[in-house]
Amino acid sequence: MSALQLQSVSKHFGGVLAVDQVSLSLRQGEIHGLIGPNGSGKTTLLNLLSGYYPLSGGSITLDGDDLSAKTVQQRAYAGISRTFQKPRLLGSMSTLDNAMLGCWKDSQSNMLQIGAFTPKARREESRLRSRAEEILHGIGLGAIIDEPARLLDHAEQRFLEIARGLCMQPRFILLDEPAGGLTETEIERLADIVVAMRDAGLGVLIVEHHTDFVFRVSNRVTALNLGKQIASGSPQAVRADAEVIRVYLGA
Ligand SMILES: Nc1ncnc2c1ncn2[C@@H]1O[C@H](COP(=O)(O)OP(=O)(O)OP(=O)(O)O)[C@@H](O)[C@H]1O
Repeated sequence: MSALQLQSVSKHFGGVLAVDQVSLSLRQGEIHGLIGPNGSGKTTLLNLLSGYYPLSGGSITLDGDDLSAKTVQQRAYAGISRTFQKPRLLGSMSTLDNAMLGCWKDSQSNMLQIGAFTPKARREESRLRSRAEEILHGIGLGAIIDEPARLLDHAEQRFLEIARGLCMQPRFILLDEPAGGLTETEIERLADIVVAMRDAGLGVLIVEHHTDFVFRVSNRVTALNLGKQIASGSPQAVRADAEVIRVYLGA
């Protein structure tokens, strides 16, 4: 199984050291939870992994290949997909069309072929449409595939973000606060989705404040504070860690 490896990764923004020499690995077939107080560097780490920010120090490798200088697109081709804290959907487009945007890297047709609706472009569109429909049905959005995304409720928008990420057929998916704003019932549904992704062989990184959810679904948990890794290990061990309780869980 493949593993994404962060080795002594750091990031500073001017004088702010947002991530300070963090090392962790994300393996396929595993859920890794990333927790910590506000401003502890969780989203920055996710942005470093997905290529949105360049590293200030350290390295990111995938099965030994150095990804550190690779672009967002190159990392997507390497199998890394992500979602955002605030769903980034195109409101006037349907649920299905939004999901299909995630299939971009498997689209071979050029603009001319798509515009002229050539047989090749039609075949390809039908193949990617079927993939997106299957994923939307699997994630529980099958009944609303024709709805404009702006009419979806908050939870549906969050699940659509995940569906779009899955349409890329990634090996790793990075979820930025997927439980944000969800009800307990919706979090149960989210738990089923992330466990199903893990069981299908994906490596899932979850940045999240909803610690009950993280401890319940994760195989491993890493806790950050002020950019530094303060604990890493099984959910039970991290939940019982004195420093994690002091800076984050104890309040
Ligand atoms: N683009 C940026 N420019 C300058 N400083 C930034 C930038 N992004 C993050 N920071 C700073 O880096 C630190 C870590 O922020 P980050 O958003 O990664 O934390 P977080 O753990 O995800 O927080 P939250 O749980 O509130 O989302 C903070 O001090 C933040 O102000």
